[in-house]
Amino acid sequence: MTDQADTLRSILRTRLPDKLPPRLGIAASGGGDSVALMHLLHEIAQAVQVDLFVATVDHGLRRESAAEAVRVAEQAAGLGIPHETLLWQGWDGTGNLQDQARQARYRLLVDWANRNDIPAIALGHTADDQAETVLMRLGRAAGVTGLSGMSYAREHDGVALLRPMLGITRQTLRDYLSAIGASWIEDPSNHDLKFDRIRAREALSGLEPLGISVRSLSRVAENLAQAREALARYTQESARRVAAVYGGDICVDCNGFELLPAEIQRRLVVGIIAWIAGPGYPPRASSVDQAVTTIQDGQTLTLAGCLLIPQGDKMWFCRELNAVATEIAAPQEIWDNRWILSGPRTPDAEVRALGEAGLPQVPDWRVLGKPRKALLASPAVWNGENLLAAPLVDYSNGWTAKIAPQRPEFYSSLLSH
Ligand SMILES: Nc1ncnc2c1ncn2[C@@H]1O[C@H](COP(=O)(O)OP(=O)(O)OP(=O)(O)O)[C@@H](O)[C@H]1O
Repeated sequence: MTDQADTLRSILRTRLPDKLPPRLGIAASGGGDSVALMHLLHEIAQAVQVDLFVATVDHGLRRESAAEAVRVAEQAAGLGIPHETLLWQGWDGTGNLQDQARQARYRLLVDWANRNDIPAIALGHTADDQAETVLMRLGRAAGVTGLSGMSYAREHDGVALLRPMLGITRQTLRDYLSAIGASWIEDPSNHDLKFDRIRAREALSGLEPLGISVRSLSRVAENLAQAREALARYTQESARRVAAVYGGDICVDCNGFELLPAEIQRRLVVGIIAWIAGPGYPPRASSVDQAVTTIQDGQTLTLAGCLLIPQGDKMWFCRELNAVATEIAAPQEIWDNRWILSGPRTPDAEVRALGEAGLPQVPDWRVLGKPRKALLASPAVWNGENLLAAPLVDYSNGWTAKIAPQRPEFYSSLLSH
């Protein structure tokens, strides 16, 4: 058994960042995967002096959920790890419950981490979860990114979400728990065939004779994750050649863009839009194809809160005014998810879009050489109806506009797609 525990610990260790943060969170539902994660990380953390913290989200959707959270708290206490239960009370009875519960779970966990100065949270996803994800995505005709499955690490609002057990099967973890005499909760929804994931799990057992198994599908995900990395680098190198950053806008050289392979064109479009419009759902494949055609034909397009505006043989990607028209922030606060405006202390100053009312008050906007519409969504400082400054259109009056430090620089952001 010790051998098995040693092997599991060393797999986890290689899949965690080399330098672990001094405070590490664990998201534990009480199921076999996350309980195993808690035990394994406990053993790892002792050796490297990392403080662990456990959180359980109680969605309040099943009668037993509160008692389950208590059980996780007891298990954590047994290991000397502080535990917190995070309550979800947000469902308004509309929309897809599973999807909302999942989004709320991540939101609650990330907020908990930020509140407690925890820079990373470990999650208990396993090789089985990965294989099921790949199988479900095959059904949606996914491309390289979709079929590369879940990643070992990704960032969510400044918190790293780590999945160090993606290469370990659910059964191996249960064997480990049985061997150390630890118990876990069986979630009844794990047998509910109304969920895609459970149907994928059932289907997988039938595919075994074809060699399509948890192991082979999770290998597929690893292979494609490497391909995805390579494509991301190719996209970044191409962007350095054909896309330039002007303030918060990106200007693409259409002739250079035309020469790129279609996959790289699409990735570049997705990366530019994500950088301008901020985190959120990426645009649909059909909208991305439409944007590629728009660049090739030199047309105008509104897409995912961004505007594509042609100018000679260039295409501007800018924020769309409608997406920010009602957004207001105080100086020093983040506006439109990315801008921070600072300047002389001015009572009642607020940050809003420059808009149609502001642009005519900027004397030299034409000198900037940008299309007029590209300037309307620029951040500006207002005092009531008086425009005080619009630093991105060269009307600074002592004010500056800087991208918030937590937002990546454009070219680096392309590596995370
Ligand atoms: N109620 C919960 N409280 C805390 N952590 C949870 C909870 N539910 C799930 N998790 C975390 O997420 C991991 C994966 O569980 P599960 O596959 O059910 O989550 P998911 O969020 O639906 O996954 P996905 O990201 O694939 O949708 C668990 O091992 C655990 O780390």
